[in-house]
Amino acid sequence: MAGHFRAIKPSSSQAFPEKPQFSGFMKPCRFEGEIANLEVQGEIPECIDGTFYRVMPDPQLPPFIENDPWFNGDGNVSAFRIQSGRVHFKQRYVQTEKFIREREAQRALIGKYRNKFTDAVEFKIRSTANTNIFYFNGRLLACKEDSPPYSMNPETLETIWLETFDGQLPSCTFTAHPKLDPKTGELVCFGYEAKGDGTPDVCYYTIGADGQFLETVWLVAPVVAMIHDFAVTENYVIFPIIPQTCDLERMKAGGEHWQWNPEIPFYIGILPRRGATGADVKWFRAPNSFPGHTSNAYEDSQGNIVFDLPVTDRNVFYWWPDSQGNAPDPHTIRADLIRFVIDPKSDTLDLGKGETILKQDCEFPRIDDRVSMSEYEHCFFDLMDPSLGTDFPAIAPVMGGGHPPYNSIGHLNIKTGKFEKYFPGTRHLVQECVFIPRSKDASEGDGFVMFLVNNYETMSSEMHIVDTTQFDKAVAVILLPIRLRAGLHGNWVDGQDLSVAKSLSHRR
Ligand SMILES: C=Cc1ccc(O)c(OC)c1
Ligand SMILES: [Fe+2]
Repeated sequence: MAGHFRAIKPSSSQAFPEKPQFSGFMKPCRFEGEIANLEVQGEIPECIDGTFYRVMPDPQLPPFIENDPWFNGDGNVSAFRIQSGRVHFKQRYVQTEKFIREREAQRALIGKYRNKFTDAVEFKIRSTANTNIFYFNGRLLACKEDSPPYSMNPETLETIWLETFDGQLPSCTFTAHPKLDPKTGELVCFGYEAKGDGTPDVCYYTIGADGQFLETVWLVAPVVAMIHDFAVTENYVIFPIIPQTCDLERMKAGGEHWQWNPEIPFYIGILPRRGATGADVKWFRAPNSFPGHTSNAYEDSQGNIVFDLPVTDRNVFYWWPDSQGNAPDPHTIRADLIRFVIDPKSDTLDLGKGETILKQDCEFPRIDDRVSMSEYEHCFFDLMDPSLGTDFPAIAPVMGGGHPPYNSIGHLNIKTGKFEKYFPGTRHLVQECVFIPRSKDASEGDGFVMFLVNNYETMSSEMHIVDTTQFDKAVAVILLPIRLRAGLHGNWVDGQDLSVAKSLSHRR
């Protein structure tokens, strides 16, 4: 039934729009291929053996809609294979239905971000697969929260198919932030708008290490709004709802999927992790604010849930304004690292604002994944600290825009409060980091952080590796001969796990 599609004539312009999100360092990269033996300054420690995967929205063709946001580009996956002090690079687009059909048509066919009513053709799956690339059970999952993931071959980056987990996937959506339980090997997942656009249904599901689905619980959210990331403890799952609400009628009229809603609280849903029904969810409330990405969550000795994340007092997604058309000036958007302590048995649902554990503008918190869902000490994140000396006048004309700028990596010891920063240089900004343990049995946080750096002097990308026990300088700077625009998320996969995957795929 194609009748409800608005007749928008796809433009055949071959130029990207003159907008910040398509200009300067944000000009689409669109490179696919391999570069062996990237240039390395310094030394990559021999103990680092594995692959860093990350994904960036990278439109293959100019959009036909006005002011298309960064979040709507095609997922282009980068892999950095590191072994014996050497690094080899590979990059491939995820072969989504959208990508394949637009490549064939040689023009954009998809319309506005998450609004199918603005498309030029009818898609079965609208995923751009551009938000996270997550390794599970021998495959990479290229995730977009509006669809199931696409799976990819970790070695070749070939797209396998739209992943339904042998038909077990109960939901039409799959979060971009699944959580791996380091103790059980389970993948803990959910989807929101899980029965389609505009539905308040949330589906919580877990996948055993062998790929068999274990738990499936359907629940209903108090508002139809974005649940971008979530958190998991030993016994609970936590759903933080961003006050960006969806309205199907607005979408049908060609409007935005999301609208910032300053009238509703920041809801935090708590559901028992095992054996729950949808009626067991409790919706706690904090004042209207914008929850960022999860640092970690765990249960303390009193049975309270401790949940840490950056929180902003205003609309981080300023390109989706409120019903009055109001949005904050992006320069005024900053987050503090906040801790909520929640008694899951309490019937007092008001949580207050939480406790500020770090008053620094931070986002993209990452931890030593071996302590995910447990009490932890080390948190690494992107930081914007203007006092570090970034040369903003030099960067501004070539930076492009549409993404938040961070100029350093922070390392907070949550227990002692010790806080340190790595600053890559005055004409550089950083992307999200990953943590790599020094060895399988190294203590928590002992190892390296690795992250892409945008160098606005050379207009190319670098990967910096910093030893967490000597945070002031990089042990290695890996130079790319190309520019990778701002990405979202990535993950480190240990070389041993990859070789297991390889032997599995040979048996298939
Ligand atoms: C950072 C959050 C975020 C949320 C929703 C998205 O579709 C997305 O696409 C890249 C990113
Ligand atoms: Fe995210």
